[in-house]
Amino acid sequence: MQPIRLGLVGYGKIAQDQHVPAINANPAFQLVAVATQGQPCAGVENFQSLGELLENGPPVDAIAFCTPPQGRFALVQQALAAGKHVLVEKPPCATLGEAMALVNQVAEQGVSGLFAWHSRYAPGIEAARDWLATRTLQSVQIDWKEDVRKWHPGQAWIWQPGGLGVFDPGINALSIATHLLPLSLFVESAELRVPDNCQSPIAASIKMSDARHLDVRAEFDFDHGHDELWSIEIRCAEGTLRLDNGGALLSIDGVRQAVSEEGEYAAVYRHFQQLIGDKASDLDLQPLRLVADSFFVGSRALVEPFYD
Ligand SMILES: NC(=O)C1=CN([C@@H]2O[C@H](COP(=O)(O)OP(=O)(O)OC[C@H]3O[C@@H](n4cnc5c(N)ncnc54)[C@H](O)[C@@H]3O)[C@@H](O)[C@H]2O)C=CC1
Ligand SMILES: O=C1O[C@@H]([C@H](O)CO)[C@H](O)[C@H]1O
Repeated sequence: MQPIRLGLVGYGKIAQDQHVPAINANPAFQLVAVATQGQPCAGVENFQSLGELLENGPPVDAIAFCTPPQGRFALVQQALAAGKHVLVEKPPCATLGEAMALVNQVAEQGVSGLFAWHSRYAPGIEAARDWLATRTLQSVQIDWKEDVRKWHPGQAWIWQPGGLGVFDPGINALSIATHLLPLSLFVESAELRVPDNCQSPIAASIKMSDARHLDVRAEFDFDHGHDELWSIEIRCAEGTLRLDNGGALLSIDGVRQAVSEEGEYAAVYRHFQQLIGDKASDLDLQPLRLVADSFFVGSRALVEPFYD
């Protein structure tokens, strides 16, 4: 079976940390070209733009997008117009409207598309989902706190309009919650704490619910220091489920549970391979809708300036 010839746009931190290692470890894919504005990727042909890659590069079947969300919409549209399958890092676009337009264009082009909510592929998520399926939900507490200086060193885009600020990692927690919980969530209120030299929040408190009045609270913090806290605790009538380390660890009533041994990005690319084989797509907008609504209803509190 011929491998899927893959191009990648945006050879930055996540491409280097996760995408390229996962691609190289999966024989169903062959990375053949990169378009990036930063350092080149060794071992493949490099181009300054996606247009140049598509016009002058080696033939590709699919494109992975690891650029910042701002400007990504036009890039993915360009790949779709060329009939390529697309894998898009989270958040899929800088706005909900752009992401909705991509959903339509993927369908019109008849290719496969994946919005890669990578945290949904964490080792403990499916076991958690199975356990919750037969339980009676009472409340959910999300704490998602990390150091932006560690995970986004020198990345000015994250503080600019469309960069989402603390919702860039926080949307991962929302992608897990919307995957685990049975009913559609909506935002009731939010407080966004915005550094007075930034356009996006460095911290946020969000209150959500669903049609059965489930109490869902989230605390996001991007200036938390190096001891990350990525946890979701779901209290049920029958017991308490807790995900830690971004979903890598699962415990029920304090007892650690067996989880998958597959890493997030290995599972992301295996899923993308399956979608292409099945001529299907997976383009969920729920996490981005919750972020958009948090910005709609969120009160703003100005806080001290942020310096990288
Ligand atoms: N940093 C992290 O730990 C993680 C980041 N992500 C997501 O991945 C995306 C990228 O994040 P990072 O890798 O951290 O950012 P980054 O700033 O390190 O990398 C972005 C790359 O895109 C390139 N680029 C920008 N515009 C381009 C264009 N028009 N054409 C070609 N290349 C272009 C830049 O040169 C840079 O190499 C974001 O959506 C982020 O939410 C996902 C998981 C973890
Ligand atoms: O998607 C993302 O993951 C975090 C970090 O890599 C682990 O939580 C990063 O801030 C965000 O872009």
